[in-house]
Amino acid sequence: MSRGAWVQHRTRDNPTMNLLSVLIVSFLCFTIIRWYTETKKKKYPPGPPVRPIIGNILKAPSSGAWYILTDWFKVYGNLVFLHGLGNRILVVNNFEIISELFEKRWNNYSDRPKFTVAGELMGLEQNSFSLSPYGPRWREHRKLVHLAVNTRAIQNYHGIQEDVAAILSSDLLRSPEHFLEHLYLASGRIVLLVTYGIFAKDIKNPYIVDAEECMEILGKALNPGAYLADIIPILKYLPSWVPFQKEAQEAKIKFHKNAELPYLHVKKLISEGTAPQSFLKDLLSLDNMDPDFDHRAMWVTSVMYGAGTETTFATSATFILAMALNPEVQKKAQAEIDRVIGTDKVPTIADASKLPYTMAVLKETMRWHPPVPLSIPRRTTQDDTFNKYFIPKDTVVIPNLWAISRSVANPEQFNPDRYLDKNMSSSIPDPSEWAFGMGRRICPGRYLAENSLKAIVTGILATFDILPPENEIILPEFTSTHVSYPKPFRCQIRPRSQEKEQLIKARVLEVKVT
Ligand code: HEM
Repeated sequence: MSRGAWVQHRTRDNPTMNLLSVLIVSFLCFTIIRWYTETKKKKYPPGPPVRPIIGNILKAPSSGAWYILTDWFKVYGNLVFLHGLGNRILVVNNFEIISELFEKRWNNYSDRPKFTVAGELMGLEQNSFSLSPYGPRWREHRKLVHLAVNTRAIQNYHGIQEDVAAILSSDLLRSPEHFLEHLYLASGRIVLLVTYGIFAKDIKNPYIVDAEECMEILGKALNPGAYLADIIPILKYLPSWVPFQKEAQEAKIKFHKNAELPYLHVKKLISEGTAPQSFLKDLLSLDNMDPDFDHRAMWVTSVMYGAGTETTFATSATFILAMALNPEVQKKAQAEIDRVIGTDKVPTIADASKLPYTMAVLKETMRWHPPVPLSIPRRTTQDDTFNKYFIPKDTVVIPNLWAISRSVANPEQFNPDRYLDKNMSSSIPDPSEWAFGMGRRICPGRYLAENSLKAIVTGILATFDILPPENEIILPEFTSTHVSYPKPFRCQIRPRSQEKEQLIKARVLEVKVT
């Protein structure tokens, strides 16, 4: 057979290839026409140099993006625009502009982007309301979450949070070298108890292991340039044996299992009449006639668990790192706790309001290394103009929280006094106003998270000294994942005195959660 006849024969026999070629050619034509008409007419915000058709979109970094985006901020300013191949990304590097867009212009900036891989192929757009479009389904899910974590409801969890913090202290006493595991377990325990009423005995608890795997997958998938299919959506039609398709299918199954297993467990306990108090139990006892309600309750609970564990862990691990590196700050906070609360007690969550310096340490922890440096992106639903720049419909908007965190004097310095010194504090936006996002999609779990962190931080400072390892310098390094936390490091965590050791042992005996 001649070469030409062979090619003809192969193409005739392969309808997938035929369809794919037509799709690719149509996509390219569409992109060229759109690129030409758009770039000639409009004044976009500045950004890295563009090339025909691909623009500058392929420069979108795939991990640790906040460092690169913040370098661009120094070159291009508060708004940085990437576009090409039918995509547009706007990076916003300034607190006031993010508030203007997300809060005042919320009706155009509350949607989420279409993540082809995480949203469509992994099924999260349908099920996980944190990625779902702004609309009735999102509203239904968000209403349910609000029931569990509004400012009044979270007061019911103080006992759980203080007890878990007490167990954490006892774990740190027993094996301080495993402090990162203990912190992860404590963060998971709080959310697992609140959402499902389940007490995780150790880090190998299957729900904790499953959720950790899911967060790892999601962490990768949410980075702006992680999958080419997010930039060229037509690639989603590639056959199922292509590596990213296989990854997405496996992830979809994992996410479903992660939502279903604890849900089925709680349902079983409810039917046996032995289910402890939990958010899911409350939801399932609501008299709801909607046939979809159980499915919604299952996913809402799972999303809360996923969103709450890693972020709380990231903040508490950053806190330990900051304390090991800043002994004077640590001593000052310990002195405040001893003076205000006394040396024979562990502070409660209610005590936190009496501890301004210690709370400034917590704020500075969230600023020094924000746990979610690029938040979760949004998408414009209409064309907009800001400062004479054109922001088209369907632009992915990334609020660069990392850039906000660096917008203070000496950003690498860990200095809680920024929030207390009157000359400095007015110029620094409090991290509780931006580290949890802004506007309609602001983190619904922020009050719960803040209380967990208050219990963990004050509990540790009251009873332990955190020191760098002997004869070793700690070089602070962080993961490049969507939720970013310190890479494993060593430090010494020792009870401040024998009395403190006794205090930890006595407090853990009073724990009610099991
Ligand atoms: C230190 C801890 C936490 C941090 C730093 C954090 C940060 C964030 C950020 C930056 C967003 C994106 C908001 C936006 O689009 O503007 C978010 C969304 C979200 N967070 Fe948190 N979060 C934390 C803890 C929690 C907890 C404990 C829960 C639940 C119990 C939770 C549940 C959620 C959910 C469900 C969303 C999606 C909201 C939506 O799309 O409507 N988070 N969080």
